[in-house]
Amino acid sequence: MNKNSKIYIAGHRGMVGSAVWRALKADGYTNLIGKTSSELDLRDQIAVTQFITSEQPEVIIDAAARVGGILANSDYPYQFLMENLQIQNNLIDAAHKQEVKKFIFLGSSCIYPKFATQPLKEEYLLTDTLEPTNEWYAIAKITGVKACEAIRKQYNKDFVSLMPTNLYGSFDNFDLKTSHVLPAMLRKFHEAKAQGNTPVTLWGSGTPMREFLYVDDMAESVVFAVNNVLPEHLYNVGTGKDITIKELAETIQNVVGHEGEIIWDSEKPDGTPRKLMDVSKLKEAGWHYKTELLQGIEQTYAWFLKHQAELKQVKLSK
Ligand SMILES: NC(=O)C1=CN([C@@H]2O[C@H](COP(=O)(O)OP(=O)(O)OC[C@H]3O[C@@H](n4cnc5c(N)ncnc54)[C@H](OP(=O)(O)O)[C@@H]3O)[C@@H](O)[C@H]2O)C=CC1
Ligand SMILES: C[C@H]1O[C@H](OP(=O)(O)OP(=O)(O)OC[C@H]2O[C@@H](n3cnc4c(=O)[nH]c(N)nc43)[C@H](O)[C@@H]2O)[C@@H](O)[C@@H](O)C1=O
Repeated sequence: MNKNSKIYIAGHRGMVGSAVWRALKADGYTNLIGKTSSELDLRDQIAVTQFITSEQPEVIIDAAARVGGILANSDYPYQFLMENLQIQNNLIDAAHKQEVKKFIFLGSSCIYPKFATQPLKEEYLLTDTLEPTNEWYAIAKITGVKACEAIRKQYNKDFVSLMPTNLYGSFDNFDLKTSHVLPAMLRKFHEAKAQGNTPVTLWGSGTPMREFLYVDDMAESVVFAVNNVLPEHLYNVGTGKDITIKELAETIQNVVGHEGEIIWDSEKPDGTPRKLMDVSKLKEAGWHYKTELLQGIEQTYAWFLKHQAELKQVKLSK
């Protein structure tokens, strides 16, 4: 792609979108555009069509979505299904009709069956049933993958889907009801330490396993997909390594310096037992992660400490 190509990043203020913006700038791209959800509601088909028709971007990166952790996904099934379908359908169809050269769709590792063989290969898609806590979101994301695959197959266009594992990093959501586990733990241990090492309550049994990718590495994979025409429609993005939620808790407790008790709330769901990605396909194509988990957690905690005052206003209660 030419470094002057106009690239629209949908969701450019979110954790992933903002990291993609920084990474594209660092790679020399000069013509980036973005709109906040209050400027352009991507659920509005007419507004999206008008925007894409008037801006004529060469590339669209879809990092806009209704996103949340295990509890938000199970409490708001309709919003996680419908808003994601609306956002991605509007963007994909407008991109197709306006002859956008490249479209990058971001899904999630939860598209794969709950009890699929590990590590998860791209071809396991639609081979069994989904994890119930996030099947609504997963079905929307599977539809996005299939829409891009159909456009690719029927019209031979460069529409590609990247499936990130669980992500974390700067500009994450630290709201305790809607966040993912890693930012929730950082905040819980931090606040408990400040209150004199009070106990920290975490969710589920601590036995599920998760894989975590630092968001700036994720953004690098998007830049890689902008710079290269990938031969297939679907690629997993992750580290290929996972840990138990209990191990994650102990690691974060050490980074934060909390010394109190950890209580596991068995009333809260565990979700899928394991979702380790097979990341060999994107590695063979030429992309590999850089940031190890401990380093990424330390960097994210440093970011959290620096931005606490702003977070209080915007992201501690979404
Ligand atoms: N976080 C994670 O662990 C993972 C994320 N992903 C995927 O990565 C992508 C980005 O996620 P992430 O950055 O974490 O999410 P965030 O919640 O941080 O950002 C989502 C962005 O989407 C925008 N958005 C949401 N609804 C609308 C709407 N109706 N109209 C316009 N914009 C909207 C928001 O815009 P605004 O800020 O202007 O309101 C926001 O910037 C998503 O596709 C997600 O599914 C995949 C796997 C894991
Ligand atoms: C990215 C991915 O994210 C979601 O799936 P998830 O991985 O299950 O989500 P999670 O990060 O919220 O939890 C991971 C594990 O951690 C445990 N856990 C402990 N203590 C806390 C806690 O305090 N908060 C949270 N949120 N979880 C906790 C929790 O019980 C679970 O066992 C889906 O949105 C899905 O759609 C998706 O794509």
